Amino acid sequence: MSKRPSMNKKRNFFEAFAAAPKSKPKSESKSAIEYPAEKKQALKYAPGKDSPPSRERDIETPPEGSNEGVIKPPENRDNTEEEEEDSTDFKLALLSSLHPTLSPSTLLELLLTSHGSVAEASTLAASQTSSPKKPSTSVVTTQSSLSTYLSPSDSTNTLKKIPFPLPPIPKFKTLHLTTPSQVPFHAPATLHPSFLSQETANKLLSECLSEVPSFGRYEFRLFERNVSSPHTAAFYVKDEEMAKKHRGGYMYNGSYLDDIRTFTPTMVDIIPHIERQVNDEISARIKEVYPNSEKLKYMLPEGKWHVTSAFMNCYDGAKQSVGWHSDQLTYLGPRTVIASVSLGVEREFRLRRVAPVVLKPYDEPFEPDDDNEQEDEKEWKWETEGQLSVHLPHNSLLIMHAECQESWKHSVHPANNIQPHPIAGGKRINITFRCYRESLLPEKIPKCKCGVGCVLKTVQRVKDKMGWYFWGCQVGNQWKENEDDTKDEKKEGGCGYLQWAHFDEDGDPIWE
Ligand SMILES: O=C(O)CCC(=O)C(=O)O
Ligand SMILES: [Fe+2]
Repeated sequence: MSKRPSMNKKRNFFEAFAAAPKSKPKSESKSAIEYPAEKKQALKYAPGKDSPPSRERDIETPPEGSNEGVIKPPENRDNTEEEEEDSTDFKLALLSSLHPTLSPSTLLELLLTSHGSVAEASTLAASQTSSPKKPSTSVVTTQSSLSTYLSPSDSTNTLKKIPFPLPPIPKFKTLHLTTPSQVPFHAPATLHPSFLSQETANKLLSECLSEVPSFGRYEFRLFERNVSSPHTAAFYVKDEEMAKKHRGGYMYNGSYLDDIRTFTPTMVDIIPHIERQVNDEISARIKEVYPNSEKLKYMLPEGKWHVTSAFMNCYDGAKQSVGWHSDQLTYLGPRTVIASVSLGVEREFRLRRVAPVVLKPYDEPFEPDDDNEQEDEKEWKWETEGQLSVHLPHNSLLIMHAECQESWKHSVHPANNIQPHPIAGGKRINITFRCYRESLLPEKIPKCKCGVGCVLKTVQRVKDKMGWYFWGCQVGNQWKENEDDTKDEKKEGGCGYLQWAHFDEDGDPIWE
């Protein structure tokens, strides 16, 4: 077992960590996926105004230049970029002449999977066509389960094996994943369209829409400052008893939520279905994706994921959005899985990786008496990556898997225009179903010197402590706007409390 870090140098470490300068993208590297670059997007993104912090999130600005060189699916390409378009078309034509039995969409997916390398795509195509036993590579458009992405009986099928870790996304690019089957090959997520019957989905949507008028714009009193998010939301739990526990107990970004509601009837009805689907996906992922077919350290034991609570979000119109964030782990614990149901207007969900997936944190113990402490605390420069875009249609379930919150951030992108939905008009409803841990009830969580419950976070910037979990002060979690209003920054201050967080194999806390 690895040696536990001692706390007697925590301030030093925390100061070094907090002071670590933000790494900025320097120059655009050549993309491995040679898709046509779209003209710079006109969307004005002003996170200082439009994406303030909200209740369970750390929100930040999109990376500089992140809208440049957007990778679009062929039908959305900007035809002013003909040359590059030709290069993709040329590659597809070449592949098509080499593999005439494969459809253009299959070849496109092969090219994507191979990061634009014709040679690699061709090898994959050959491996698909040479053996009569091998399944078709055609894109599965109505994917419902991870196991159907994979072909366990055919271990030579390299195309269908979801890579772990996932391949890098070229810097400054937005890779549009146009079919659900592409999602797990690039994102720590799976997408399940037509997840409920049409009738149930519409009923749920109508029920949610009737809740929306009483929703609050998410606003938090965070010590001396109020912040709000450009969409509305409410928090739901199973029953009134649980709602009572939540009021004045659970804290999000420095404030208590008082609007705690109980699940609507259709939410209650669909919970068993969600739990089954999520647990099945987790099992398939353990078997087919994670190293040695073992659950990742700290994940709940197989079959144990269950719904305790949910946030319901409403995005009314194209401009309502939520900025880059990862969901706060405080009550969910490490390696949490979140089930996100989308209803009404289709909107764009974006993901971007901000840190590596650390399989074994604490393996290199922090030596408190080590004179070379400074050496230990080298800042880690994550090679800035591009982002992924996934369109979330009405009646779809997106599962954010266990490695998502610690290593990735997500956002709901503002749109230029939207396709109105027959029931919801311009609104999109999203419900994120969550599994809070009994072992992380508010009364069990350490309090910082400010007297309020801590937040659970991971180290993402310090090389030798990458992936370590810590309890920190809520004030360090607060954000302030910059003078020019273009960028949010973490506010320094608070009591600077830091305590390393330790968990057993199943992610329940071990208190010192
Ligand atoms: O609306 C969505 O799809 C995402 C919502 C979200 O990220 C959240 O509730 O934390
Ligand atoms: Fe989120």
